[in-house]
Amino acid sequence: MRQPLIMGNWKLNGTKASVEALINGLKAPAAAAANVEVAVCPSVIFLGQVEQLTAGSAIKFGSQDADLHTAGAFTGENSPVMLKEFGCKYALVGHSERRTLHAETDAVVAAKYVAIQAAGLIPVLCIGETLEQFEANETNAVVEAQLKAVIDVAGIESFANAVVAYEPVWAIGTGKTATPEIAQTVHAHIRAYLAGFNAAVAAKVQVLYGGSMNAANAAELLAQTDIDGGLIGGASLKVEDFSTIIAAAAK
Ligand SMILES: O=C(CO)COP(=O)(O)O
Repeated sequence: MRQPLIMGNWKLNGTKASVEALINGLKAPAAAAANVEVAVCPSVIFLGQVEQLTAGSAIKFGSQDADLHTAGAFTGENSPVMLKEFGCKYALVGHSERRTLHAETDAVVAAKYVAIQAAGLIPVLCIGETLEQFEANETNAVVEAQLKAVIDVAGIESFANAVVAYEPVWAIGTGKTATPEIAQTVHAHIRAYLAGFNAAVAAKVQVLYGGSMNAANAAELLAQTDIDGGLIGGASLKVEDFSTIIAAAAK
């Protein structure tokens, strides 16, 4: 049985005041959903604050990215070792906004994934196709290639200590959610592809859905057999919406 994981990706949003209000507002809903793991991914600048605010609560947290180096002359980067020191449990890697806006290749994503695990963090490997690829029926090939790039470098066994997030690029921030049927089909394909390498690892790995998940559509998406949780952008910034999604995962 895979534990539901509801993770907020705050992206480039927040103030000290909004972070405090959000974390404090999520404490009770996270505690009430005992079978669900709740996590948030703030900008790194808020990590110290989030570490303090979440102390003693059920809320876990992670970063939105990590550098593939642990230390050195890499101006502007954040080392996975530093993220671990600040209490991160997770680090997103390969988010489509990183792949597109920061030209992160599959090779860079794989190297970051390895560095994240080496630092003792759990990578949340984000994969997904663009609208063009979706319309050309290339979804399966795209997610397979994105997974294979990591499997080749890190090995299939590494997925025993990783999370996969399927985020169709055309659904991110667009209000266009994949239907539960489309999402379930892709999630099942991801699991079957991983099972081709190692069935036991594939059965255990949590595969999250991301892309315009919200308070209204979460229950139906989360009810699908191979959808083990959500990676939520916009709707994770409001206590009420995110709490509704957490409660939906608890059912
Ligand atoms: O990119 C996402 C989460 O990582 C999804 O963002 P939205 O929920 O805002 O579509």
